Order: sequence, then C-alpha cells, then structure tokens
Amino acid sequence: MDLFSADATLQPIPIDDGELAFLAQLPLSMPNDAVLRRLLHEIAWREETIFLFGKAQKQPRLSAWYGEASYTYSGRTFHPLPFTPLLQEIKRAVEEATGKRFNSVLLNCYRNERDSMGFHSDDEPELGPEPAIASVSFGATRTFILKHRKRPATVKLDLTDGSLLLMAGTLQRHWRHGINKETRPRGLRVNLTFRAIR
Ligand SMILES: O=C(O)CCC(=O)C(=O)O
Ligand SMILES: [Fe+2]
Repeated sequence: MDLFSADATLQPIPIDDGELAFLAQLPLSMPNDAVLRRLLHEIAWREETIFLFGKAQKQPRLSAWYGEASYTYSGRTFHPLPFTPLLQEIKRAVEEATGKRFNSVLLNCYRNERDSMGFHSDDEPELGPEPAIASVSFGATRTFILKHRKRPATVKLDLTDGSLLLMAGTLQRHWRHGINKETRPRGLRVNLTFRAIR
C-alpha cells in the first residue's frame, strides 16, 4: 500500500460543531474477515440487561469492555478485562492512524438487522470535555446516524468492513449518534470504540 496516497490517511469529514474523520481501511496484519472471526471467538461477549422505564430489558446487541481503566456508568463501577494481543494490535493501528492514545475499548456485536444502538452521546465525565473516540468496524455495513441536539440536522455514514471513524472536538457535546434497526437483512457486524478514560 502507498502510505502517502490520500486513501491511506484519515480524511476529515466536514461537519459543524465537532470533528469527524474517516479512513476506509485500517492497516492491519491480517484480513478483515480473519479479525472478525478472531473477535467473535476470543471476546467474552455478554448480552447485558438494562433498565428502561423501570423494566428489565435485554440490550439489542452483545457487548464487552476491555482495557486498563475501570469506569462508572449508571452508578455502577465496571472492571474491564485486560487487552488481548489482537485488541492491542488494533489499538496500535488506531493510535498510529489517529495520532491519539487510548486505554479502553467498548465492543458491540450487531448479530443481524434487528440489533441496534439507541441515540446517545459518549459524554461521560471520565472521557473529558472533548473526547477523541475511534470507532473501528468489521463485517456487515451499518449506517451510523448523527443527529444535532439543537437543529434538525442529520448526517448518515456507512461504516464499512475495516473502516475507522474518528469522533473528536466538540462532537459529543452537540450531536447524538446511533445505529437503527433495519428491515433489509444484514449480516453480523462488530464495532470497537477506543476511548481514553482518565
Ligand atoms: O456501532 C457503532 O458504530 C456505534 C457504537 C457506539 O456509538 C458506541 O459504542 O458508543
Ligand atoms: Fe457511541
């Protein structure tokens, strides 16, 4: 690969009130389908229960946390599992591509078109005021949707196999993001969001 060609480096995506940048293929030592297979096999996937309006409900996806820093969420402190060699390799590639450092990763597995992620901002205090969050996707393409908090503005991005999306600056303050359920059949997708937790 030509390291100096435009498609080998992060390309900014113009957006108001925040920063977004995209790289179609994160450089890794093995093909995307091999990474996906290993992630499915090696990660301690869990079907978490959440409480929505006081009712216990299964999250519409599988998830797992890995890294070096514990974090608090909804009044509970979670202790992540230590990075695996594969997660270390992906983290190194993401740090190389973005010039940022990360110490934890949230993994989400969307088993099919019925799995989804509700609209939210990644704005927990331990991420700091202008967090850089690096999102890497493997498997089926899903549409990542951003909705502005104050204006009727929507941005849609197709997150393809092997891609890297960097969210930074004031993006989390001004925009929410999510992955909708779809009606057309979709295969399995794994997404990793690398974060720096203080
Ligand atoms: O699956 C995605 O692309 C989004 C994941 C996400 O927003 C998150 O993990 O906070
Ligand atoms: Fe998010």
